[in-house]
Amino acid sequence: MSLWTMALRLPRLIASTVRLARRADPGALRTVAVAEITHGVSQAIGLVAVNDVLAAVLAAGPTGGRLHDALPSLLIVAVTAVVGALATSASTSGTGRLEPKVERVATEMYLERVIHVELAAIEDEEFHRLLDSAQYGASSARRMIKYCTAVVGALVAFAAAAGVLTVLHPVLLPLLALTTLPRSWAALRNARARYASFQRWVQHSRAGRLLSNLLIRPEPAPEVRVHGVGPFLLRHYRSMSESAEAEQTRLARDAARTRLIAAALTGAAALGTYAALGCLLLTGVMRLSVAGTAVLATRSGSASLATLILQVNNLYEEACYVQDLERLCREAGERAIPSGGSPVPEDPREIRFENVSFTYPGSDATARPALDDVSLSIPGGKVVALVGENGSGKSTLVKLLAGLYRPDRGHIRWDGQDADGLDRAEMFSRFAMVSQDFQRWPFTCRMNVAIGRTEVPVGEERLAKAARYAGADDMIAGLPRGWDTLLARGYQGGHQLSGGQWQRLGIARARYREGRVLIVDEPTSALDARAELQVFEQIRRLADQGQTVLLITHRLASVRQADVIHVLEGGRLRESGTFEELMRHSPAGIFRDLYRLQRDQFAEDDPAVPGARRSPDPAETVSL
Ligand SMILES: Nc1ncnc2c1ncn2[C@@H]1O[C@H](COP(=O)(O)OP(=O)(O)OP(=O)(O)O)[C@@H](O)[C@H]1O
Repeated sequence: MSLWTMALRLPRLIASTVRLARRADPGALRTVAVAEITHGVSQAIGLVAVNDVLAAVLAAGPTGGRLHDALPSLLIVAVTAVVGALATSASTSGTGRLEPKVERVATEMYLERVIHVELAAIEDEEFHRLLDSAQYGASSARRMIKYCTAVVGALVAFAAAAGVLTVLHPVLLPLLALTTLPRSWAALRNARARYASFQRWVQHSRAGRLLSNLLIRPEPAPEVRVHGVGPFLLRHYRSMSESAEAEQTRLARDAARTRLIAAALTGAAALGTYAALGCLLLTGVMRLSVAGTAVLATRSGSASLATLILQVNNLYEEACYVQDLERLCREAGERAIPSGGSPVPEDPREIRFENVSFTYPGSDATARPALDDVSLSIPGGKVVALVGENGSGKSTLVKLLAGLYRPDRGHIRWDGQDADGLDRAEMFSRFAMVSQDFQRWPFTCRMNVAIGRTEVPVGEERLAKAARYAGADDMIAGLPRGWDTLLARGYQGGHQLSGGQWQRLGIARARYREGRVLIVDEPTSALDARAELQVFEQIRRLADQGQTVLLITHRLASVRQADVIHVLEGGRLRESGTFEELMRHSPAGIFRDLYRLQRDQFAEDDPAVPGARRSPDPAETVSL
């Protein structure tokens, strides 16, 4: 960006900072504005008074009389200095109040929008890069307040010096501008280089932080120690840091070269200015007292202009990140989950997938779709099981069902109504979900369950019911502070649960939510045999009470009770039916093969087990 373009953009930059500041604390903003203007005006009056002092002191006559004449102006110089100091102090205090508030407002501004974007946006690499840059933008907004204040102050001070100089002699102002041009060019060039480098290295920095975090976080700590991963990660961290350092060194070298050129040019321009002043003096165009004031005004003006350029440059650099923040807010708005739509059936009789295909955004063009032309029915109030090998598309299907993604082709219909036209927020509220990688919130036990439905006040009765349902009641009673135990290791009073205990809490949370459709993705992978049995019984009971349950599991014996089983393979629906139907009649026999594989692992007729005896599966004997 050229100096000119930057000057043109300056008002817009200041305006956007002022808008943020007004939202954060209008009172503090007023204090800063008044203080900065007062400071500038007092400086201008001070300069004019200095001129009068010099004129009086350098006039003809006895020294006592000249000093006496200079006294009123000297008094004005003193008063303006005191007023200037008071104004600076008021401005510092106001800025200190404003800065943290502006950062908070800016942070909230993007967080508010980000929580409403589609899941696909959160997983999009480009959007993430913008998110990284925008996070930096919130602290930039905070710094912009300081720079903006400095810019306004320097502007007023420069205007004062420029006004005085113009009055003294019109040639002095362009000369003043000439001396500051090289420094402005250097500052701009360096800022541009720094921003471009930040953009190129933003993901690299994030990856570096990720590595260092892996070394200190409790979750990977056991593997880091037992597998000796620490030195390996550290080596990579060092090599990443070294390449980042090389970039910093390159930037510093480049900046030093630019500054050196600028310093040489500034020196030449200053020489020219003083030569011009000398000429004016020698030719008698300017009196000595005026030349003295001109030197002072030139110094003050050049200092203000240098500050102005430096701060505008800082402002511009920070504004680049704030612009990213604004861009993120715009994009988040465009990629937001649409609000409104038709009402979602309270208790759907059927949710149907009709020829649904879906490929994850950003996937390889040649990659097969995660779901390919899937048509199936999820009858209300029934237990529907989804089975299939790893990567067959089960989790993808439930994410589409819950409205987290939209199909690329085909339709999902709720009692005949296309899900695309339904109110998404309402749709989410119909679901309760325990996903494979459900969140282990670093909050208290109570919050970990109650977070399932934050829009209602926490109900003790409801909590107890959910805990009983998930078989988590005894476990919670045994915690050091019961429901109030903090489940965040590494914090005072923090407690760590086992994998199975966490899973029970996850199930309790889904139960607490009381959604009409319960999605349970591998709900028992970490549970002991007794707890697993209990959970499946509870799931069955829920359906008996009219709730729809969608169950994903690899434990095929546990889907015997399901009303319908859908079998997926490679993103396609391969067979559907009850357990008996799939075991007896299905020509594809995928479920049957998977089931046998699992059953054989238990080897009921294992000769090593005394008294072991193979008991034929009644469903299987028919098909065999
Ligand atoms: N967020 C994602 N982005 C891109 N591809 C994904 C994403 N999630 C899953 N996939 C891909 O989609 C396909 C189906 O994955 P999905 O998680 O639905 O399988 P699954 O049947 O649930 O597997 P598992 O039994 O291992 O949980 C896989 O090829 C997987 O690599």
